[in-house]
Amino acid sequence: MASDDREAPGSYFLSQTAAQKLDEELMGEAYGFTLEQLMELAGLAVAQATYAHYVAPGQNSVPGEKVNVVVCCGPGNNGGDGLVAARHLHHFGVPVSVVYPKPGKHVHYARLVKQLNALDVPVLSKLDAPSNSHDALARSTVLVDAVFGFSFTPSGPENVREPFKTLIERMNDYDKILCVDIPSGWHVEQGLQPGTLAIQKPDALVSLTAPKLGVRNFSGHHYVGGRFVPPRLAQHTGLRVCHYAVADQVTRFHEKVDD
Ligand SMILES: NC(=O)C1=CN([C@@H]2O[C@H](COP(=O)(O)OP(=O)(O)OC[C@H]3O[C@@H](n4cnc5c(N)ncnc54)[C@H](O)[C@@H]3O)[C@@H](O)[C@H]2O)[C@H](O)CC1
Ligand SMILES: [K+]
Repeated sequence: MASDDREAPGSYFLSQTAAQKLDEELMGEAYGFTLEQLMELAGLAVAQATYAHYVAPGQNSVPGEKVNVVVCCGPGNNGGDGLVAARHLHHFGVPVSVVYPKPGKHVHYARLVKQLNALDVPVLSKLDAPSNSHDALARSTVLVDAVFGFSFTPSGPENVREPFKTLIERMNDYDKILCVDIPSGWHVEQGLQPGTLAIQKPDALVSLTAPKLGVRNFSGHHYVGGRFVPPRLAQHTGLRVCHYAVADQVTRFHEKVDD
């Protein structure tokens, strides 16, 4: 095909409105997904990335060190993804607990908590601070940040309302943080705003469906998951979808610059 005939390449990145609209389209008349289905796939991708990044030998794990994962969950669907991820991590054999200070109202969240209770996965209301950064517990603890996703809206000078303000302050005492969809407290389109309360040094990120504009300059380990966008929908919305290996739920994010 002559290059003049090619369709203009789409974007790898989504604005806040585009992310919400894509979600609505997936769950609308034409594509037929349910929220629970998308959340299950999103949470499975998060669990797979957490395992691959921190637990699997040869990655970022320390040989012989037993990792324990704490999933910090917010009140919306980002928190729901975290609850699902915790269940899968338990089934992968990883010691896991959940911090869920203000459970969301939707009945599906209550079901996800019930599923964790049935597996004896602890669901707690607050995160303890590591006693100091050299403490063995802090070193072996991986945090999954599932507090806020693409519907986060900055709240005045404080940026984040309680009880999540205290939770995010605590989370910043830890080094190994994998964020779900976008680091919590970051502006969805403009990224980390100086002087605001937010996850300051995310180690890894799993963008769901596609990265949001706010993580365009993210320099940590960047994965993409949420393998559910039909090519027709991607084409229609001008979204460039990342390539996945045969049976993987996550892939490394690389922005291709060759076209
Ligand atoms: N297609 C996909 O990629 C899917 C992604 N999923 C995940 O869903 C979230 C978006 O979920 P949503 O429920 O719309 O919102 P959030 O989780 O981001 O949070 C909303 C929640 O937070 C409260 N809130 C907002 N701003 C503040 C603030 N400044 N201080 C305190 N509280 C705040 C607000 O009131 C709401 O209660 C997406 O990112 C993905 O992770 C789906 O799981 C599946 C499909
Ligand atoms: K998050």
